[in-house]
Amino acid sequence: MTTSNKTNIATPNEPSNIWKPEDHIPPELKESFGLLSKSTPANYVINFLHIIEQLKIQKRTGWLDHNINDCESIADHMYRMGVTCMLLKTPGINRDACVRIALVHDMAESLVGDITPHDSIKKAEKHRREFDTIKYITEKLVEPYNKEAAKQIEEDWLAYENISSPEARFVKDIDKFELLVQCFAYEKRYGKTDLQQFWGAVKSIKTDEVKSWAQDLLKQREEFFSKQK
Ligand SMILES: Nc1nc2c(ncn2[C@H]2C[C@H](O)[C@@H](COP(=O)(O)O)O2)c(=O)[nH]1
Ligand SMILES: [Mn+2]
Repeated sequence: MTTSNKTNIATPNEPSNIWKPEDHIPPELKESFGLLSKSTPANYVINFLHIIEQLKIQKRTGWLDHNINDCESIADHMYRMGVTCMLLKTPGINRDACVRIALVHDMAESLVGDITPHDSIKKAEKHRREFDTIKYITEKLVEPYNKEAAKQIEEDWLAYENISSPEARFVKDIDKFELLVQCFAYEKRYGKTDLQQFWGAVKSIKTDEVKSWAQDLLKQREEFFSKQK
């Protein structure tokens, strides 16, 4: 288990009511956060970008846990999901909403860290930390600058969390599909043979369009590995 992404995960015996977003602001930002109320409107934008930088810095835990140290960041994952949403051609789906949801769905990981399904943290506690963080970021940094944007980010994040719209369903599927495309890339690039557990994600893909992508990906993977024998 790596340390870099796990600093935000409470030790199993730490009472869950201790974790708060404000306690996980990177130390170098604490001073500028303290001056927010006395600052120019642009300073809210600047500090928001400092928080979002944490998504560019933090690598994805699932790969680090499998000793792939030269791996993608959380931001890399969300960016590729965003552009993948632009390709959707299922009639009636609002692609722009899908792109927005993709770009905010893991935003809370900037302070919470990237928790994998194999980490010991309970689902409810993960949700609490992430929702508290989304509220913290939107209320403290976005709302003072743009109230509408703050509302949109929280709405889009909750839509993904609750899979409460057809667009959120597609983004959930693309979250898994993007992971699998990356997984196959690492299997080929680094000769990884211990990533089989990630492929269980195929069964969580529900929409016909993304399912068809996943079927093709599985076929490519099968052909690749059969040639290896
Ligand atoms: N060890 C595993 N890690 C996994 C698996 N499926 C996803 N993950 C990782 C990928 C990310 O690092 C993290 C959460 O991803 P989100 O995009 O959902 O925030 O979990 C797996 O099967 N094994
Ligand atoms: Mn994700």
